[in-house]
Amino acid sequence: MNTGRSARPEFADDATAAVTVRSLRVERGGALVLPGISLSVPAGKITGLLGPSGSGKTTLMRAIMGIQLVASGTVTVLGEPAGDPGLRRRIGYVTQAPSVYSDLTVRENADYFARIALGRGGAPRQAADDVLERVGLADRGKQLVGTLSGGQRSRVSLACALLGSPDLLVLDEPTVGLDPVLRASLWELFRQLAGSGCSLLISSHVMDEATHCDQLLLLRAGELVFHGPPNALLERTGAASADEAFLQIASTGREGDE
Ligand SMILES: Nc1ncnc2c1ncn2[C@@H]1O[C@H](COP(=O)(O)OP(=O)(O)OP(=O)(O)O)[C@@H](O)[C@H]1O
Repeated sequence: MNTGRSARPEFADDATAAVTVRSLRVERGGALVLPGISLSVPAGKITGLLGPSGSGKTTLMRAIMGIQLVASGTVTVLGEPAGDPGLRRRIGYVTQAPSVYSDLTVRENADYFARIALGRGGAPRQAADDVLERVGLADRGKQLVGTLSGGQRSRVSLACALLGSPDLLVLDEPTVGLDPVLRASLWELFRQLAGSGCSLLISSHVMDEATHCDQLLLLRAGELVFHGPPNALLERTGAASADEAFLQIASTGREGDE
């Protein structure tokens, strides 16, 4: 059983991991948010980051992106220290608040970010077409982002993060506000991306989404209380559903009696 509480839990081999976090300690607003967490995100797989509100998911993602002040510990991303300038074009990050321009159209946003992501070397217009198609917004190109629904706006952010075919995608609750059909099509997209070698770290509140992931990381109050594949979560808790397993772990911090 890996509760994340042992001094050195067994994780994917560091050499093959997309992200390795060791003894990461983060304080925010004078409170200890991550008290010394260690984990890894395997390459070419979908890793779900789950946990109650306030458990530290976004803080962990920010540390991986190199934009979070950390008290101690190490974060290694694609073989480089988090925040290394060389990582900028290799990682796509979608925050909870969509980070696109509301006074530009969908297409103008995609074109703008394509020029940044591809520089002079690529075909930005083609790339913009491709990513809008992939997120199901090809027919919304002319609409101002400010007039889109919340779910559509977050898909524009996702489209922009896909530009340049990043090796790692860090997505903070990308399916919030989407109907079940759209959610299913996004998970299909995530699976295709993983199939082409991209590593994905995806946070969610919605436990039934856990079953789409290859690997789960469950946080509770900044501690890793479970890591492993979804079926191991059910087996180890004896729960009938991912929801029930999560409630059990979230409330006790244990994976069930063994
Ligand atoms: N800017 C900040 N200043 C002080 N404390 C913060 C700040 N941002 C977050 N926190 C605190 O850090 C803790 C972890 O927050 P974080 O956003 O990482 O959680 P989360 O798991 O992503 O939550 P949610 O699912 O609600 O987005 C919370 O207790 C939160 O109140």
